[in-house]
Amino acid sequence: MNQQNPSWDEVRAWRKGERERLIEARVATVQEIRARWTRAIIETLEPILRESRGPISFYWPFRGEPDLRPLMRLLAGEGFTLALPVVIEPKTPLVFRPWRPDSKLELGVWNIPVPVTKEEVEPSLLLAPVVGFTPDNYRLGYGGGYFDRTLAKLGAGHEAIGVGFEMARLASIYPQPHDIKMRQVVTEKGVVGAKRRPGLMAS
Ligand SMILES: Nc1nc2c(c(=O)[nH]1)N(C=O)[C@@H](CNc1ccc(C(=O)N[C@@H](CCC(=O)O)C(=O)O)cc1)CN2
Ligand SMILES: Nc1ncnc2c1ncn2[C@@H]1O[C@H](COP(=O)(O)OP(=O)(O)OP(=O)(O)O)[C@@H](O)[C@H]1O
Repeated sequence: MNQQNPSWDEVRAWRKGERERLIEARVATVQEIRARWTRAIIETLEPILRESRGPISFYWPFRGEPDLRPLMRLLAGEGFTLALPVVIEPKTPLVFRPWRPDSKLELGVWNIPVPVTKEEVEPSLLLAPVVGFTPDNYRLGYGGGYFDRTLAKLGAGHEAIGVGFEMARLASIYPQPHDIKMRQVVTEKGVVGAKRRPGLMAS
């Protein structure tokens, strides 16, 4: 591909290959190592999330994503409002349903469990599991465009924190006009990538 000025077709094909490579490598990492990395991620995330005043959306882990459910149970038990993303329809923004440790779940798209309730909440902070991430906080996801559509719809005041392992690091995703940067990325090494201060406009 033309690295200086790649076409969207070239970028799309490159992203597809990178997704497959990165998901394969993550799933191939032994569970004990992923669990150790995940404990480090939770240590970094916990104080950041405690500063959040609005609802926080998490995710139900699949395909070797960091399993943050212990942190979800801890914060929910302390009264934080938590939510999980739900795909209602392809090519539309995600909606968020409240989650508590006793919430009844059903299988949604890709067999990812989602709360059964039709109630919705609007998260102010979104944890976005990454397939890939860059040092300037761009996210490569599963290719549905769901998080970008959701952040575009929610607008200012709603920010995403990327969550993933160091092995998901990429030099660039060849950003496109629809790609929205995350506020920061948390891996087993801590907060990585440029952290922009919430409340300040990106300059
Ligand atoms: N654990 C977890 N839950 C999550 C997400 C996530 O990344 N992780 N999501 C974060 O967004 C949403 C689900 N994301 C999805 C993204 C793509 C497709 C999908 O159908 N993909 C097509 C290929 C798309 C393409 O390449 O054009 C497919 O596999 O057929 C489904 C769900 C909501 N829940
Ligand atoms: N705000 C938006 N409005 C319309 N289309 C969008 C928007 N954001 C993303 N898309 C479309 O979604 C598709 C997938 O984009 P991309 O390759 O960036 O996915 P991704 O970020 O890896 O996926 P996901 O966010 O689901 O994990 C692209 O065709 C893109 O044009």
